[in-house]
Amino acid sequence: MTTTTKTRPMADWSLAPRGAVSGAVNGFLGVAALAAAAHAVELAPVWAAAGTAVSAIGSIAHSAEVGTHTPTLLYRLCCVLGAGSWVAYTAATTPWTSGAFYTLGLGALAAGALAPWFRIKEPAATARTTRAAVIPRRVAQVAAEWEQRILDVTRIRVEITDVRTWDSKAGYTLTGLLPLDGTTRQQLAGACDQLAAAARLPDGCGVEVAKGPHRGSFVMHVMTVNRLTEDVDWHGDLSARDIHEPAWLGEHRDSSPMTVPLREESVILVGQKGSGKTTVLHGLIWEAARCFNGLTAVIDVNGGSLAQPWLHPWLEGETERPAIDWVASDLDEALEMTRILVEMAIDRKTSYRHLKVKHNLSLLPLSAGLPSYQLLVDEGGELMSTTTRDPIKNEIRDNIEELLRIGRDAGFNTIISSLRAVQDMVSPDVIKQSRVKIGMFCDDEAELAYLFGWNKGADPDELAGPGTGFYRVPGATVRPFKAGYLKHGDIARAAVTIANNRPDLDAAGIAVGGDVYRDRLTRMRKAFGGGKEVALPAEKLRAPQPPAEPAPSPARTSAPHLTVLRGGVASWPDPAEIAATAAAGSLFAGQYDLEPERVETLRAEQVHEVEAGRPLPELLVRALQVIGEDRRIHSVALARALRLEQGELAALLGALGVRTLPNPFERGGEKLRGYERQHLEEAANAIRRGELQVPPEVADWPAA
Ligand SMILES: Nc1ncnc2c1ncn2[C@@H]1O[C@H](COP(=O)(O)OP(=O)(O)OP(=O)(O)O)[C@@H](O)[C@H]1O
Repeated sequence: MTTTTKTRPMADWSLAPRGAVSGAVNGFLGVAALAAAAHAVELAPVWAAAGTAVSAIGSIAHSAEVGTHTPTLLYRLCCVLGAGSWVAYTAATTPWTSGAFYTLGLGALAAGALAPWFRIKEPAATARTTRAAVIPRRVAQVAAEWEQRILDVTRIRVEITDVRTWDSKAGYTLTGLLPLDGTTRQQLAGACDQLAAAARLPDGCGVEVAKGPHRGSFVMHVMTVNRLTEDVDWHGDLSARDIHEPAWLGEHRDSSPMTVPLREESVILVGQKGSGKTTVLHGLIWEAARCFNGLTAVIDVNGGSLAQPWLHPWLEGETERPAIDWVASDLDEALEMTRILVEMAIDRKTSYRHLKVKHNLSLLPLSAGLPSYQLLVDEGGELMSTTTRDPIKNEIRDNIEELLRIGRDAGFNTIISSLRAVQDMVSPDVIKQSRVKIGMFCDDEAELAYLFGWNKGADPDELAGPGTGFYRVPGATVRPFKAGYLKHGDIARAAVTIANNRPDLDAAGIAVGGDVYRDRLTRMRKAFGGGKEVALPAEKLRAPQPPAEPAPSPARTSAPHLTVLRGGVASWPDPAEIAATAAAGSLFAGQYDLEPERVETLRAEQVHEVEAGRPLPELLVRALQVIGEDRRIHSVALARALRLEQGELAALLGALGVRTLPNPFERGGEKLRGYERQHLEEAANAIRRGELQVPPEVADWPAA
């Protein structure tokens, strides 16, 4: 039980004034006492005048220190000079006349009556008292000005507790407390433009509101010099980095680094021609490709110019493989690439599930042996358009959108760039799913609003030409930045280093990719031309070594799971045959060009699998036979092939946890809902391992 103790307020016997009346009375009595004392000691009037002058100077000094506004200062000077003159006059004559006391009384009355008018800035003064311990005096003025400005513009009464000038001298950062009436930081953030105007900041300068130490606080960056007009050099660092660390792309206005996360996030990058979009894309390739646990692929169906400088050393025979793992410069290649990347991402969920369990992680642990895969789609507006009728483009878009939906855990992310941020070119779904948003220099506020939302602080007036833009990462506000100026000469050097050091795709991914993945370099060489033919040497398929001091990569020694076998359960060899072949180790060695120790691990897992294998129900075997090499099948087609009603099929497969995909897809010119082969294979694997019991109705099928 809690008890509440009432405490009586203590009586305050101090003579400090508590209001206008007590201030006037105190003043009257104090000045009268002073005059009486001066008269008693026969003080020369000149001393009284000197004391008045000193008091006036002290009053000016005090006002300057606490930032008193001019009218208040004048009021105080009048009071001091009035009282001082009266004391000097009575020292020369006598205070003991009724006229002298009437004069003093009238003066005190006038001062008391006017006092409330000159106490308008009292809240700011209170705040100053509070923060006096933490703010140096020289910045108290700035804090008081901003408290008043925020009050005038937003009617929000904040308290500024800290002011820090940036090292670059291009502005300062205020830290403050919101009032206790439920006001939120967003309310303040919505008024950035108005605050910048009220502060008379130069063109291109602005105010940004960010998170403070807790939800009742805020941080406000105030830029007074436009740093966005200055070039920011690209960092040029080619040391291997970890995909889990944020990627550096440039600087904020206060010269702090602008970084974006890539491990779990997809990126949407929008910029008109000449805005600096390509420079940012090169920066993203640099940062993703130099990871010891990262690979990149590029789709650029407008001539492949984005990837060209990265492929150049390989095309010229300077390196044995390209810095970018896979480049699609036409629609056919893009279709194959996206189809296979989706399959790889799905496969990782089962092939490496044991790693998450083993390391007790919710995300797949990426490493040099199991790298992330960043798919960059340049000027994807054409491919991602929701209005195109081209079936190939539609399928590519479907695949990219599926990768966006399912790829995060497996480390398959997308970076989609578009010339415009309009619904026809990039669907709202893509905007929503891509949680890192970058909008390069653009004078159309509506396009920035489509990307970031209205009133989120993306004002085109704040940008300063090519290379500048706004960005937002999850959980943060929109901020302007200047991209590091990455030049083609830098790329030539990076392409060699990255090509030599980057990892290769994991064995399970290579197996899923099959011939299409294996032969991609030959097709890329044909598409981009130049240089002499260089075959990918077998040793390049070995798991690469991590850098000298890599971040912990627990998955490095783990081998892929058996589900890397292509063609579906129904087309796998007989388990007994696999076991016999595996004894010689030739199956995997021949099929995947793996290192000997990896073959050993695979063989061990495979034998374990065979021993634990349980028979599959006929329903699954036949369903997998019907779906064959295709990735998906319409429910109506599968039901017809199995001589079932669609409802019966849904009930039987549902009992195994296999359900239709949420969205319809195209097959044979029709867009209908249906099943994913991978889901059927997952159910088959679970049954074989004894993790899934076959319900009687499925085991009994077909009844006849
Ligand atoms: N970060 C930067 N800093 C300074 N200038 C830049 C920066 N990025 C780009 N620029 C300038 O803008 C020009 C266009 O850049 P970039 O090629 O990246 O833009 P883009 O939007 O891709 O245009 P395009 O599609 O025409 O190539 C560059 O030639 C350069 O002069």
